[in-house]
Amino acid sequence: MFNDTLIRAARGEKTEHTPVWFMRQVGRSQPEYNKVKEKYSLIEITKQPELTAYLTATPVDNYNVDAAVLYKDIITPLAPIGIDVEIKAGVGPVIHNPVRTEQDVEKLGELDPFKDLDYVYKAIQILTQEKLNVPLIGFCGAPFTVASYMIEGGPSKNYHRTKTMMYSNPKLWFKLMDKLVETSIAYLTAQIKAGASVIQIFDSWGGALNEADYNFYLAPGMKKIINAVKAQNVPVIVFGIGASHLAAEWDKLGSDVLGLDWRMSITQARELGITKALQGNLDPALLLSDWSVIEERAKKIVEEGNRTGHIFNLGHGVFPEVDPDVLKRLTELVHTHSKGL
Ligand SMILES: Cc1c2[nH]c(c1CCC(=O)O)Cc1[nH]c(c(CCC(=O)O)c1C)Cc1[nH]c(c(CCC(=O)O)c1C)Cc1[nH]c(c(CCC(=O)O)c1C)C2
Repeated sequence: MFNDTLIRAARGEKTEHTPVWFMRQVGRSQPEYNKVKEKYSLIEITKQPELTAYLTATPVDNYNVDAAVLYKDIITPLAPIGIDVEIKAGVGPVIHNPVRTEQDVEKLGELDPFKDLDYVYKAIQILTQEKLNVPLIGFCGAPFTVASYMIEGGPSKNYHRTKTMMYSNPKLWFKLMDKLVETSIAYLTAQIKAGASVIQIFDSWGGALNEADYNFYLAPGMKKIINAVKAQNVPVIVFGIGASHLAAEWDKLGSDVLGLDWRMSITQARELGITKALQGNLDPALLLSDWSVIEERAKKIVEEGNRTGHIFNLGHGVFPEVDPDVLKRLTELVHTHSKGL
């Protein structure tokens, strides 16, 4: 039987148990993943639909989580539009032709998702037609987060080149935003057509901006992407790290769910007047503590969420050092404890 608990929670409903998934549930904490990584890089894996589907389904089988998240990266749609990108071990995405001038932006191509990324959609089809009995979460990076890699050329601490383009050449900035909004909509629409039934937009680094700047430079593009997904009757989660100061602004973007990191509690978000579904928000570092500490903190979050419009997750991705048995035990704890509420 199909377990749609996470979709109902995303729509704000009361559910029989609190649904759980973990950001980076496919990744270096898993022996199965590490074995595959000895042979192939992330980009090589994503080009093999059977292998991608196998890795994506593994945490559902091993931990009993309520959703799968497609194994790929936020940079996956960039190569087809002309970005020379690799994922460097221990670093992250590195871009060899950063986008910094008007010419660079104009050179960016158009994404034809089913043609350019057919392997992504094949993996989704294998998963949703054959393998999964839980929703598949499709995703993209938000325009600011993706633009930060494109402009900086890789991971950044202060995003100074990105902010320089934004503040000093808003015309060029909005041209780039239009391009990324259009690419994201095409990309997400194709993921939904292939079978994804929930979408998460990762604005991981959006918290680098203050509320007024986010509102002016980013919110219009985010609203367009969110509206395009919602028009396809699929719930949308917006998530960022260190973005508590933007919670009230992000609440107005129109997503179904707000993903919280560990800095703001569910109770604090409710006190701010946020009524939509919430996702989160155990500090991922806690998973390296004693089980008694994890148990106490997780139960508190489950109680705050009260099995109503709440999706349990970490405040950011699983660290590679985490014991997979802890994720299994935690999923079980959230399920049982929430049933008792
Ligand atoms: C497992 C993995 C991924 N990407 C990278 C890794 C680790 C390295 C590897 O195994 O090759 C490099 C990889 N890719 C990226 C980074 C971050 C680099 C940085 O600090 O800027 C790294 C190490 C960029 C990236 N990539 C992603 C984000 C948004 C979420 C977040 O904030 O973590 C971001 C910012 C999304 C992402 N990336 C991935 C997934 C699917 C797996 C899952 O969640 O279970 C997802 C959802 C897959």
